[in-house]
Amino acid sequence: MAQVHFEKIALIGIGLIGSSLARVIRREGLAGHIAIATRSAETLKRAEELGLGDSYTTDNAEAVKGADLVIVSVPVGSSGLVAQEIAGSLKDGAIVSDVGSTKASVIAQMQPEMPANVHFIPGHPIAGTEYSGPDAGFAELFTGRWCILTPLPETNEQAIAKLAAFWEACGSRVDRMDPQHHDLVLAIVSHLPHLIAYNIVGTANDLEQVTKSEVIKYSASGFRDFTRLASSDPTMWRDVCLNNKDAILEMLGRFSEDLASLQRLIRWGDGDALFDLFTRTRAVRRGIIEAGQEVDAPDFGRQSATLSKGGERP
Ligand SMILES: NC(=O)C1=CN([C@@H]2O[C@H](COP(=O)(O)OP(=O)(O)OC[C@H]3O[C@@H](n4cnc5c(N)ncnc54)[C@H](O)[C@@H]3O)[C@@H](O)[C@H]2O)C=CC1
Ligand SMILES: O=C(O)C(=O)Cc1ccc(O)cc1
Repeated sequence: MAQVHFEKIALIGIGLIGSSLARVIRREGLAGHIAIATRSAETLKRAEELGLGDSYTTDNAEAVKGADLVIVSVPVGSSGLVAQEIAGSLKDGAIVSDVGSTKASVIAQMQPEMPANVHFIPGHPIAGTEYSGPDAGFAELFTGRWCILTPLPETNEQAIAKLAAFWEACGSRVDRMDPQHHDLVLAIVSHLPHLIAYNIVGTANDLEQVTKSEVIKYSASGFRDFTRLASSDPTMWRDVCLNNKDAILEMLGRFSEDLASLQRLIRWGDGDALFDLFTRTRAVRRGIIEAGQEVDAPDFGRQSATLSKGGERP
């Protein structure tokens, strides 16, 4: 792999993603200097206590001065504000990127602010957890995970290759995508699952008033899996919903239609159709495992053994 090194990297936002980047940049020796900027003085103090960088400031413009690579890791609704703040202080030829979960809206907010002498290349590591803040990050977060770059057509190829090499040095596999396509794909594989989780946990929480503590007491692992996703950061997910509105509404529409047909199958006792649907969906997970993508279950071996039995109709 090509040697990747930046004299100075500025990290704007030092939560789960920013602090994971700081840790892996340090571990892999990818920067001569790591400058950290974040909005709140309290978070900045914590980043300093954790020794995540070489310089610390609450002034985003100050942090990017002289930086060869700037990575913005803030909730997507704040991207435009950050771009406005840093625009006048960027170094000639700097690469400016981000990690936001939505891409078209981030481009619409940031691109108009970027001076002509910098390379703006949006990105999105498909790696995360339900935790947030500087304590939540870890250097291995990006290992084996995809990072999707959504460069604009006119962007300098060398700069794109350098950013791709950076993410590879962080342990990621790198793909390129059109921003609109990214937003549609992520709406179904990431945004919708989170919204379904927020919704089911909300419904159970409403029921809780009726059933007292039974929802918690008898919660099986299926429900617990939903509570993990539904405990994700409210600011981040509010911003994702507001910034990928069209694709999310499209996927929610399809989801509601399919849920209505599922309701009908149950109402009419159509066991064959239910069995066929559940067989088809089980094959999706098998496909993920066979493609060598990580699944989160700690009992990975048992899961794949169960799946490999195939679908017998009793
Ligand atoms: N949490 C996850 O699993 C993943 C999140 N992302 C994306 O990464 C970005 C950051 O998410 P997390 O690190 O999880 O959030 P986080 O809540 O852990 O950290 C956000 C950081 O941004 C700072 N911040 C907020 N507004 C700011 C501003 N105007 N100027 C400077 N700093 C500001 C906060 O102080 C905090 O340090 C979001 O855009 C999110 O969509 C991408 C992949 C996974
Ligand atoms: O915690 C999980 O299961 C996630 O799905 C993490 C995640 C959240 C948002 C992203 O844009 C990418 C990854």
